[in-house]
Amino acid sequence: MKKHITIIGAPMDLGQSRRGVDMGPSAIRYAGVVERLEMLDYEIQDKGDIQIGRPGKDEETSAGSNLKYLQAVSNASQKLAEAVDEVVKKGSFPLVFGGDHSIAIGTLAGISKHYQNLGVIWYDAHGDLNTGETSPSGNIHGMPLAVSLGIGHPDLITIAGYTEKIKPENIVIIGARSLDDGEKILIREKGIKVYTMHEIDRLGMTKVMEDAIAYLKNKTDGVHLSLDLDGLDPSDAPGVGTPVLGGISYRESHLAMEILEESKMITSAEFVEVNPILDEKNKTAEVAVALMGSLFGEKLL
Ligand SMILES: NC(=[NH2+])NCCC[C@H](N)C(=O)O
Ligand SMILES: [Mn+2]
Ligand SMILES: [Mn+2]
Repeated sequence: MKKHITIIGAPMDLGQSRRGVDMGPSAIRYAGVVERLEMLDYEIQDKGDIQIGRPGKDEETSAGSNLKYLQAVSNASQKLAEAVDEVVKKGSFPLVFGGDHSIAIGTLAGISKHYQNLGVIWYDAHGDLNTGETSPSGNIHGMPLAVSLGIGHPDLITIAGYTEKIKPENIVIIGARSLDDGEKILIREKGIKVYTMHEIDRLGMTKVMEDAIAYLKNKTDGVHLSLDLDGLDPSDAPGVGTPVLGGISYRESHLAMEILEESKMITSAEFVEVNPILDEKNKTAEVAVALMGSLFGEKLL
């Protein structure tokens, strides 16, 4: 029987300050994702985009909070959680396209209720572990991992009706090279496993991925891959809103995806932060699609 993938687009750009990342799902589709994955003997259903809307500037702030577009992000997260929940229920693999990384709040809320111990691989230059108190920007895309731990604004941590989506010991961050002070404190306090660029340089991607897989293997019953394209170096993935120099290369990222494919551990995935306005001829969307190819078993020979 052919394995089944369901695509959901989340055209969200309210979790950060640079418009255009809401066009990410279109750019990824334009880069040929459906055709590419169909070649790999997958049956693909593209459910289209969830409706997010375009709130006015006056909705950017809300009383008693420095979080930008809190209500709009919270509403969209709820919608995405419901859409993803449906996909998991019918036994298909949820593949979500962002949109900025705030969409992970909804993705994880929809997926995690189906698992006792969902593991998460957070492939990112950033920790996305901020709260309203620690955030330098008020941008919610810097918060989804904290929110998924149950730490953050009540309107975000209660999406889908439960608070603790993931446990700190089931998280692995890969590619970190920009962490705010509050995020560092949280990482230490919760004992979150982080492979920074230092470890990737020092150990090599093969060892990092093997260690990450071994770390998650026996304690999780599913693993979600949340891949922020800014985890890659800006020279390979220029179309992102918060680029950080010194990132993971295109080749290392392919290797990482291939090792994950071999592990047969990944049960859901999202590719986020593709911003076509900042991109060079859709390069970053094409990189995202190429990485999905490897994640789902594409081989040269
Ligand atoms: N998903 C992302 N690209 N996050 C970037 C976050 C940047 C910074 N740490 C902040 O909180 O604003
Ligand atoms: Mn991120
Ligand atoms: Mn990032």
